[in-house]
Amino acid sequence: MTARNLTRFWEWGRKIICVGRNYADHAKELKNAIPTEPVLFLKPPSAYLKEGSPIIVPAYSSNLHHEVELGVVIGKSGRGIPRESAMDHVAGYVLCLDMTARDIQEECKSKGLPWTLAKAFNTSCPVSEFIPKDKIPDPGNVTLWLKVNDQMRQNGSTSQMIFSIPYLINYISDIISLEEGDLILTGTPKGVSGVQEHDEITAGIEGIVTMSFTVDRL
Ligand SMILES: O=C([O-])CC(=O)C(=O)O
Ligand SMILES: [Mg+2]
Repeated sequence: MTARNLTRFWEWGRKIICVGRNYADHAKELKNAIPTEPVLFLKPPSAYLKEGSPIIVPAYSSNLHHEVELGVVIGKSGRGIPRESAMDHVAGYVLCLDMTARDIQEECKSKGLPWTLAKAFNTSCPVSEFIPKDKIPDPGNVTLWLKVNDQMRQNGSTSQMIFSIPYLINYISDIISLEEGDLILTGTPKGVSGVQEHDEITAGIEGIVTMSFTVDRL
């Protein structure tokens, strides 16, 4: 078998594990309690989107939100990974958008139903190019920003995360084995808001990467 190219991990069909409410200021803006343990949900690999193709608003939603997040790419498989060696399992990073049909999520929350329709639809996980681990020596202290049509909407530091990357890798790998090519979305800082057809979303990790996507409807 030929070795797979980790810089194109999104083609491998591996899982996307998302952490919710990992920034207190975002938990507050959606009137959620500050979590005492990580909130987890999943996206399928069919959610991936690369620059050059548009984000598609699901036909059943009228309030699609952006959430800019740091993504952690797993380079070494493991289960029950100790916090102390967690960073040895990281191959690199991507900037991600956790696109969320907020109206549907609110409906699911009120009915006690899972968030799949709100979070896991096609194009719900736009990602930047792969960023090798050594390009971000301290992933717990980078600035994430996001603009819609040139207006700043989100601007926060990963230093505000409630649960650190090593904590999350340990917590998740006790429940779900991590495999090479898996991606962990680490949660969004405050400032989430709605986007419409024809909007342009630009986002970046300060000094490291930028990406942009347009929004479309079928
Ligand atoms: O607000 C939500 O839907 C939870 C979430 O994904 C986050 O905090 O990043
Ligand atoms: Mg999110």
